[in-house]
Amino acid sequence: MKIAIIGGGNIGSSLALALRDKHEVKVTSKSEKTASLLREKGLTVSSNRNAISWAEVVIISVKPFQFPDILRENSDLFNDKVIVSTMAGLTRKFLMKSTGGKEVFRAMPNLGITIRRSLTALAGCGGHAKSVEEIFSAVGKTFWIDERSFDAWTALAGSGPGIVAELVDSLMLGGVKSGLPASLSLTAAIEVMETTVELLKNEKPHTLRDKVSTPGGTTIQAISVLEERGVGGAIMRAIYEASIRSKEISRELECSISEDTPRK
Ligand SMILES: NC(=O)C1=CN([C@@H]2O[C@H](COP(=O)(O)OP(=O)(O)OC[C@H]3O[C@@H](n4cnc5c(N)ncnc54)[C@H](O)[C@@H]3O)[C@@H](O)[C@H]2O)C=CC1
Ligand SMILES: O=C(O)[C@@H]1CCC=N1
Repeated sequence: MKIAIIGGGNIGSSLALALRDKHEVKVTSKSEKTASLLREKGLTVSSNRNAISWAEVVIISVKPFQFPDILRENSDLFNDKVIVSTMAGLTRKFLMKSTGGKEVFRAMPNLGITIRRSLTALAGCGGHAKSVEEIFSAVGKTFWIDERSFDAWTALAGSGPGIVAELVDSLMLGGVKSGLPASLSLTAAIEVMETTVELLKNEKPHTLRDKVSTPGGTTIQAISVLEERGVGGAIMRAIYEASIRSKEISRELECSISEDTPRK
């Protein structure tokens, strides 16, 4: 397949590197510095117009607020293309209306894509669904989900690595506060995370927690503080608020794309 990747950042460059052996790939970038880094990795970098007009499949991987520029400058080129968006929030309905693409899919990967361990939700339909699945299977696991679940998926699986990194940082600081040197504390926090993940493949979180918690011991002391401070509720709320933010992004962009944006 001829694949154009618009925006060679974290997501776009990882896709380009994973796909280039089996497909023809052109990647684009706004920044010259990023463009030369992409070239150094052996990728073919071109202009947006060149890449879009050449490709069968156009993967749009810029930040949502950068999308209006892409539309303004290229809206005449999308009508015979299969469009795949990795952008948070933007709905298929909005993408279909704004690009006029032949087939429109959404994909929501996560940062695991940089080590080919993404969890990618896919939504959309059409003759190219298998090709879209093949593209994202090259960078990890794929799940076709109802588009109505995309905001929740974006919050949990998409933002998840950032949220878990924040938790690991807090664990590390807790170790330091209790007297561990910072580097040892960070190593312990990461290892604990890894071990726990392995254990959770075979048992439910509450079963694991109950096994660790000796009556009157240290673990229940820690857990009682988390309960008192509402940490579980705060994390649930954080995911929920992220999903609400995902819904807002599309509404904001629909408003910001002015009436005079050229359409095909
Ligand atoms: N970073 C993450 O963990 C995830 C990001 N996403 C979504 O994927 C999209 C990309 O995210 P990242 O790769 O992290 O962003 P990024 O900022 O690393 O990459 C965006 C790239 O687009 C380029 N760009 C901006 N305007 C352009 C234009 N007019 N023409 C050509 N290139 C242009 C920038 O130079 C940059 O290299 C976002 O919409 C985000 O919502 C989805 C899942 C996870
Ligand atoms: O923070 C964001 O908006 C994007 C979507 C999921 C991960 N990063």
